[in-house]
Formats: sequence, structure tokens, C-alpha cells
Amino acid sequence: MISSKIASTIRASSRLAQVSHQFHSTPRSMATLGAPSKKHKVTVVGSGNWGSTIAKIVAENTKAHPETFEEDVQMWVYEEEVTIPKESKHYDESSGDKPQKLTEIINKYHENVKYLPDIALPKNIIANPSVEEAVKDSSILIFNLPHQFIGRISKQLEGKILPFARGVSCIKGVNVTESEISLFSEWIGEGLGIYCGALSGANIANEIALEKWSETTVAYDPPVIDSQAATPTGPSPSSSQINLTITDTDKQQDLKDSRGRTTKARLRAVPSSYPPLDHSVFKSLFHRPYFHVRMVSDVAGVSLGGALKNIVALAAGFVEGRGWGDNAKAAVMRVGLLEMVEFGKEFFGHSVHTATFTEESCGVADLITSCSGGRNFKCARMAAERNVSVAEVEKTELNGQMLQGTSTAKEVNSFLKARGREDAYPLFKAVLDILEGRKTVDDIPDLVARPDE
Ligand SMILES: NC(=O)C1=CN([C@@H]2O[C@H](COP(=O)(O)OP(=O)(O)OC[C@H]3O[C@@H](n4cnc5c(N)ncnc54)[C@H](O)[C@@H]3O)[C@@H](O)[C@H]2O)C=CC1
Ligand SMILES: O=C(CO)COP(=O)(O)O
Repeated sequence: MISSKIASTIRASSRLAQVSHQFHSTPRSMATLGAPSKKHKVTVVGSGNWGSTIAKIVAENTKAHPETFEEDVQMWVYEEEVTIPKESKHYDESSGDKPQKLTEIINKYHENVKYLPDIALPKNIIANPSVEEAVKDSSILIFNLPHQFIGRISKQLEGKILPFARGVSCIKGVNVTESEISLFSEWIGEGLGIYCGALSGANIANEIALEKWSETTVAYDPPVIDSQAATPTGPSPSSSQINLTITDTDKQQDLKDSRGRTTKARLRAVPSSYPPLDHSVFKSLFHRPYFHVRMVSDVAGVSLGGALKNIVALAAGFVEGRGWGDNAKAAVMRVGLLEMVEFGKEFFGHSVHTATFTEESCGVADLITSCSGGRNFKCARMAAERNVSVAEVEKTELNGQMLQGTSTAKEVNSFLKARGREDAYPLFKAVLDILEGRKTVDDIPDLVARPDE
């Protein structure tokens, strides 16, 4: 009797807490005097090693938060014919080595046998070979594919997405065209006319897929028209850094890039029938007991950390593969971190915060993990050990997964060269020179020595 009274009191107070939470965290619903009638539908664009892992995380969370999200998560899969390996538990003697469509394998066995083998994916992930269909009616788009492919996919999506959709880019790379450079988050945002944040951290996908604890950083600076809620305070830049300007009262606003320049895109507000898209909603989409999220607002810092550390990871692989020790690796990491910070300050100084590189998972922590167990590091190490090119190792060892550091090194250096600034970033330059055969690993110590050393 007493216990049933206690239970009903707990139920009542938890209902009260829910209502109170809604009022405190969703001011828009207060304005409309009711809970949002719609839920956010989520699509993950990409399904590689990290794409599939993020889809797993997100699908676990859409199921855990049915008040905010539709349970099913669409995952766009670049369709290919795949043979289930003999060592897979899904290998079937009767079908033998007959190739099958990857989407069909994922939807039947709930496993991405090619890019994330031996990891059970939640059943609410729906693999879809059509990117246009996968994004239909989705209000949250998560971009997670090798940066080489995002240009073509973005073009395909123009006019196919909800005009008020919001994005998060998990892509580690920068977009360089001629002498310009932009973040993928802002390039996607401008191309599709949506606001796009970024997720990046010390996140080796295979470890996270096995639910081994890690941290990540999600940068999202909510457009003013989306929410009256204050951006959480903390060590990250506050929403005073918002790159958006309200230009009228019809729930539209211009989109500015991370350097404060007005773009051609105009943002449409997320309708009030949806839960407001603020830090708390994005945290509930990505945070898991084994994947701890810190929300910040420095989209440029988060994006640059993820892109530039891949160049440094190649350098770390080179020196280890050469047979040098931990001291040499620490030296290239030190120089690399300095160049990452300098690059951010020089080209994205309008919004970037040094603390994002030195204090957040997306900065120094990602640098450390990538220089210990990342694919760029491992392939560069093998290349130096075997005296072959990194591209050759990528082709023979990665089973279709793709390095980002090699193309990022080329892109960043061509951007620097066009501005006559490549000598200010000697480690970035040395990595490209080694990749292209102009220098050797033995040259690194002299190349990165500053004049006063
Ligand atoms: N794998 C990891 O541990 C982590 C990766 N990242 C980043 O996540 C992003 C995605 O990487 P992963 O998921 O690891 O990819 P991955 O390296 O597993 O790449 C293979 C993916 O590319 C797709 N693909 C192949 N050809 C294609 C084409 N012509 N068009 C479109 N897609 C094609 C494949 O279907 C597959 O999904 C990258 O920017 C990477 O730097 C970030 C954190 C961790
Ligand atoms: O970004 C990563 C870890 O955070 C993974 O790096 P690689 O792409 O080099 O494996």
C-alpha cells in the first residue's frame, strides 16, 4: 500500500518534472501553449566506418527519446555489391560467394559487413540506396562520408530537403577551391541553404562501435530564429559569436560564414510545431553512456581540428615507421598542434578559439588518438616501413575505407601556396613533400626547426 503510494507520488512528480523540463528547455512550446506536435526525423548521409557507428549512436538515441525524435533513422548507403566474408556469422553456404547489395545485407542482418563488421546495428536503422529518398522529410541531416564525395552528394540534395532542415557535419576535412578555403559545415550549409554544425573528437570508430568510452565535441551555434533559449555557457565561445543576422521578422535570416561574410543562403526557421533545435536536443541525439558529448559553439575550431590533425597523423606515422621513437612522435605532435592553432587564427580568426584546440576532444585529444591508432597514422607508418607510397598501402590494406589526410595535405598546402604562406607551416609542407616524393622522413627534423632553434 505504502509502496504503491510512493510509486504514484514518484510517477506524479516525474510527470511534473517532464512538464517543467519542457517549459525550461523549450521556450517555444511555452509560446505556443502546448508540446510540439511533430518529431524530428533523422537521416545519416553516409555509411562507412564512422557513418555506420554514428548511425548506431543516433538510432539508440532516437529510440531513447521518442518525445523528440521519430524512432526510425534513415541511413544513406553508397550502393555496392558485397560478398559476405567467410568468417562472418552471416556467411551462408548456400549463397556462398555470391555478391549481394550492401543495403539489402544491412537491412536483413543489421550489420554493415564491409565497413563495420561484427557490430550489431539497431533495427531502427533503415539502409537506403537513394540519397534523395533517405533525406525526404528529415529535419536533421547528419553528413558522414569521406570528404571526397560530399560535393556530388550535396548537389544531388539541392531542392530535395526540407527548407528548414538543420545539419551536423562529421566530416574531417576542409573544402579548398582555387585559392579559397571553407569548412564542410559551412559549405554544405551554404549549398543547401541550411544551418550546419559540426561533430568531431578523439573518435576512432571501431572503439566507439564496441561501446568503449570516448568523448566528442559537437559545435552548434543555433540560428537566432530557431530558439530564444540561451546557448549554454562554458569554455566555448558564446552565442555572441553567432554568424547570423536577423534581417526581417518573417522567420528568415541571412546565413553568414565562420569569417563573418554574408552568404547567398537564407535560413528558414524550424517551425514551432517541432521541438526547438538547441544544444539540449543535439546533446540528446548524440550523447550515450559510452559517448560523452560536450556542446560548444566554435564550429570553425571543431571542423579545423578534425581536418588538420590528419596531416599531423601522417607525420607521426612516418617518424614511427622510420624506426624513431615516442620522442620523435611527440615532437611532430607538438609542432603539428602549433600549426593547427596558427592556421585557425590566421584564416578563421573571426570565430575560432584557441581553447577549442587545446581543451576539447576535437583538438588535442583527437590529435593524440589519431597519432596512436588512426588509419592515417597506421598507413603512413606502413608506407615508411615498407618504403612504398601511402596511396599503395591505402589501396591494399583498407578494404575500401579512405584516408582523409593525404588529400587534406594537398588541399591545405595548395591553399597556403596560393597565398605565399606555405613556409609558415613547415610540418604541413613537409608531409606533402614526403607524400609526393620531394623529401624523405629523414628531412623532417630540419624542415620543422624554427630559425631560433
Ligand atoms: N573511421 C573513423 O574512425 C572516423 C572517421 N571520421 C571521418 O568520418 C568521415 C567518414 O569516414 P568513414 O565513415 O570512416 O568512411 P570510410 O573510410 O569507411 O569510407 C568508405 C565510405 O565511402 C563510401 N564511398 C565509396 N565510394 C563512394 C562514392 N563514389 N560516393 C560516395 N560514397 C562512396 C563507401 O560506401 C563507404 O561508406 C571522414 O571524413 C573521416 O575522416 C571521423 C572520426 C572517426
Ligand atoms: O578521426 C579519427 C579519430 O578521431 C580517425 O582518424 P583516421 O581517419 O586516421 O582513422
